[in-house]
Amino acid sequence: MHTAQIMKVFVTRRIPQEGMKFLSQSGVCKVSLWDSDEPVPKEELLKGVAGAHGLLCLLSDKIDAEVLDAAGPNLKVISTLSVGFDHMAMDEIKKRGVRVGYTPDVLTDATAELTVALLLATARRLPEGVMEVKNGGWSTWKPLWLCGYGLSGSTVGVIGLGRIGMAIARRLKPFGVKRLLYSGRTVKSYAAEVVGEYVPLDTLVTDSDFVVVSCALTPETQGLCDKAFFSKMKNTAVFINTSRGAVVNQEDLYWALSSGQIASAGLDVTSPEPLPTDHPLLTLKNCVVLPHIGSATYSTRGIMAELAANNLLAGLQGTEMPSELKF
Ligand SMILES: O=C(O)[C@H](O)CO
Repeated sequence: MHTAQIMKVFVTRRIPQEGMKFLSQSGVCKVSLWDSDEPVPKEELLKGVAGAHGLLCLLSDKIDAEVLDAAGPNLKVISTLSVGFDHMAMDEIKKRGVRVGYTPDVLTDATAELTVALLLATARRLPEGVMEVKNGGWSTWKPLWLCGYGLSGSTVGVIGLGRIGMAIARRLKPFGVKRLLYSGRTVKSYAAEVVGEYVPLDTLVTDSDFVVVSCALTPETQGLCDKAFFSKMKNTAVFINTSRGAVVNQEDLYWALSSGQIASAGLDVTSPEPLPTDHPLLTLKNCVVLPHIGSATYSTRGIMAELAANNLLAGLQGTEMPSELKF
């Protein structure tokens, strides 16, 4: 009688139970887990992945040729617990014929919500206000104290009107946004829902009161927001990035914020992550930095884990994945 081969899977971090449950009950794989909330060290990753048929990884794991070579020819599938895939060497993966699963859609709402929260917190200076209450800086109600910028009547520019960009635009419109500009590779027919105007990037940067970065990190977008970019923004404009830190030249952002070239910035992503605690951006009152928590709701992370597990299992069994990355 033919007995099905139990395949080997390496999971690079503790993930929500919703995902682990699917893997352990599947009967198709034996899971070895880096049982920690901290990233797996490179040498442990190389050991863990050796001979594996499947790899479930996170956006903080760099999946390069060395890791793929360590895995060897058994490797059928990589499933990442993220919508972003800039941490993986896609050309090397393609060469080896390995399938890739990812987690789009399920984190769109959570990430859009966080982006709106960060935008409002930055524009209305909420962290500064909280700090002043705690440190005794709140002496009385003052007409000119802690004033910021509102969305009503404003122009918002979204760089990258994809799934998340559109969800952000949909949420911002009801705040009374007057013009919604977007830029990217192509015109999006669905932008009509938010009366989105497709404009060249330069126009978006020059005309917007709020510039929101929501594009993928690619060779074209790496370092896109640099000195020339910030120099075109209004002095009263607010800059928000919830995509990937490397889209921004952080030295140039520091210059823009500290010189008054732009009003403020809210970042949920930085380069590197974590941002060192002595980083110059963290000395600025007009820069709000969050620790990459766009998708961090309990339910979203649970659903992401479930989807990542099911992508992995489908890849192991050679069946259709719920969310396969086509590249
Ligand atoms: O790529 C992703 O999935 C986000 O950055 C985190 O959820």
